[in-house]
Amino acid sequence: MPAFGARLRAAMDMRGPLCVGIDPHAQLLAAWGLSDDPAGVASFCQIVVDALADRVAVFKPQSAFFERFGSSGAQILESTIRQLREAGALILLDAKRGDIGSTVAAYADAYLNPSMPMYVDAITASPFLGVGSLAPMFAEAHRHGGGVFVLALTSNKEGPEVQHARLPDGRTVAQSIIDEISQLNVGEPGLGSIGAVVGATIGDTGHDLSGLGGPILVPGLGAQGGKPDDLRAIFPGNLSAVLPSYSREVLGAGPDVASLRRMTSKINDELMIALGSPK
Ligand SMILES: O=c1ccn([C@@H]2O[C@H](COP(=O)(O)O)[C@@H](O)[C@H]2O)c(=O)[nH]1
Repeated sequence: MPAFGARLRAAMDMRGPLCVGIDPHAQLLAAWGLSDDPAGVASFCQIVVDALADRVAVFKPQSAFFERFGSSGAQILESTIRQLREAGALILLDAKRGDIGSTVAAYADAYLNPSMPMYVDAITASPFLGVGSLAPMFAEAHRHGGGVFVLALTSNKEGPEVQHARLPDGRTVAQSIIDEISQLNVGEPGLGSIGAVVGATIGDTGHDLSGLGGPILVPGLGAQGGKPDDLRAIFPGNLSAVLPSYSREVLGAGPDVASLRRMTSKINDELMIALGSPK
C-alpha cells in the first residue's frame, strides 16, 4: 500500500480538498426525519454514501456518534466505511485515541491493520500521554500505509489552557507536539503521513507549522464559525497540506441527495479558491 500522505495528496488533487465529517447528531437525525436509534443512523449513513461517496476525497466519521449504539453502531460504522472505501474515498476515523504505549498498540491494530474489521486509512490520536506513547500507532501506520493525525491546537475554546501552556524550554505544549510530528515526517517524499489537528478557530497564536511536513486536519469550519478565508491567515506556509473538515455545515443540507451534492461542491469550490489548490 502506498504511503497515506501520497494517497491523500492524490485524492485531494482528484476530488478537491474537502473532508466531510459524518456526525449523526440526534438533532440532525430529527431534521432528516429519522429516528434517534440504529435504524436512523443506518439510513443517515446510507444517504451520505449514496450522495457523496464517489465525489469527496476524505470522510471523517466521528466514532462517538456510532459508539452511542454499542455493537449496532459499530456494525453501521464498519459497513459505512467499507462502502465509502469501495467508492474510492479515504476514511479518517475521528476517535482521538491515546493511552500508554502497550494499549496504543492495540488501538493501532484495531484501526490501522488492514486485516481488522474496523480498518481505516487514518485515525486521530490524543498526545496528552506524551507523543512518544503513540509510537506503536506511528509504526503500524508506517507498516501499512496508514496515517495518524495528532491533536495539537484544537478548535474548542478550552484547548488553549493546556495547549498554550509553556514547557521549561519556552515552547508551548502545542509547539512541542508539532515539532515531534515534524521529526516523524523527515525524509518522506512529498506529503508525510503523520499529521496534526489544528482548528480553524484558533486565530493568530504564533505557532510555527512551517516544518510539519505532514497534512493538517482543520476542523472548526462552518458550524463552529471558521471560514475558508481564515485558512490563508492561519496556514500561510502550508496551504497545500490543509485538509479542511466540515460536518454539520454539509450534513445540514440533507437528506436531499442533490442538496448534499450542491453543498459539497460549493464548499469545495470556496476551499479551492482559498487554498489555491488544483482540480
Ligand atoms: O479540534 C477539534 C478536533 C476534532 N473536532 C471534531 O470535528 C467535528 C466538527 O464538527 P462540525 O459539525 O463541523 O463542527 C466533530 O466531529 C468534532 O468532534 C473538532 O471539532 N475540533
